[in-house]
Amino acid sequence: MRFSEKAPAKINLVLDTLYKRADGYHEVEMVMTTVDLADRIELTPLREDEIIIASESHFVPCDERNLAYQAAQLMKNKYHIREGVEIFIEKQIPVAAGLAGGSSDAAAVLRGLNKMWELNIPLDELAAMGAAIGSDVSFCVYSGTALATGRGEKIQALPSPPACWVVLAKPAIGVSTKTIYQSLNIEEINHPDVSVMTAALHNGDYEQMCASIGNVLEPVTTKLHPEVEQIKEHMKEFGADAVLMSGSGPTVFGLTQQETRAQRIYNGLRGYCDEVYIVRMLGSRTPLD
Ligand SMILES: C[C@](O)(CO)[C@H](O)COP(=O)(O)OP(=O)(O)OC[C@H]1O[C@@H](n2ccc(N)nc2=O)[C@H](O)[C@@H]1O
Ligand SMILES: Nc1ncnc2c1ncn2[C@@H]1O[C@H](COP(=O)(O)OP(=O)(O)OP(=O)(O)O)[C@@H](O)[C@H]1O
Repeated sequence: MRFSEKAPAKINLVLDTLYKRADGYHEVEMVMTTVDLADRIELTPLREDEIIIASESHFVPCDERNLAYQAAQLMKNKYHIREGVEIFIEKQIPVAAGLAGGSSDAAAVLRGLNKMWELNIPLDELAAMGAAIGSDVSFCVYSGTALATGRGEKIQALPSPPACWVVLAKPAIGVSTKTIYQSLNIEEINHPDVSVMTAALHNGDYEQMCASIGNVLEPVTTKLHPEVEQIKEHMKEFGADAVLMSGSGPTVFGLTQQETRAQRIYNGLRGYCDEVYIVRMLGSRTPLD
């Protein structure tokens, strides 16, 4: 029997870094939310004790470098599973885009194998395991909307954001998260106020949410890739209420509550970017199979 699991992308409504830790990671405070642009993961049990990765995408590695492979390996080792699995990844989320595509695939594999191998591992334990694969994986295990602290792996659920449209635009470049964090100068940071964003979500206040978005990695990526700023400017011109780069970039998102305006932003951006999407926020935690 095959198991199918949805792996949605995330955007960072707020991304703040507090300091660089002794282990090289940055202590962060982030508000993250999932959107309905998703990869689909299909798991097929194998009698042989092996992990096979397959994908039609030319941008993802089909070996142990794939985060989905690492998730399966982790489950097998931790729970002494002697069976194998074939993991098919139907890629919809742009790669190296700041949308946590690889992390979400890994999280979907953890959730899917939990069902396929009937392990009954609680979600909190899967999320804790996911942190060993990457800082965004714990959030992706839960999906929904959350405050993420630590290096990103400590997750507290938040209310769904007020209903709105999200236009995503990804310039034709990939960005390495490591490079961006390494180029961040902590002394120069203009910190966003995470508590204003969490209050906006608790109050269901769209204007306050728009006013409190912020990402300290944005100036770093923009300096290396000026097209991020150009896309931001275009999104504003076409009428987005708030515009921000997601994660380490380079994808930019724009918010609006009007469908016609979302369409206008989308049409306008198509002239500058090949990869543009109109999506909705998924809101709170939802079953993803
Ligand atoms: C930029 C974000 O996507 C925002 O959600 C995340 O902070 C990054 O999450 P991720 O891609 O899962 O990142 P990881 O695979 O854990 O780390 C990649 C690299 O980014 C840097 N990194 C990551 C997370 C963090 N809190 N501090 C860091 O300095 C480290 O150099 C690390 O080697
Ligand atoms: N399943 C996967 N999907 C996409 N990329 C993967 C996957 N597994 C490994 N990778 C590798 O991970 C790198 C980052 O890809 P990914 O799409 O996850 O970046 P990202 O969206 O910027 O992540 P984040 O927002 O978590 O920093 C790519 O260089 C890619 O080769």
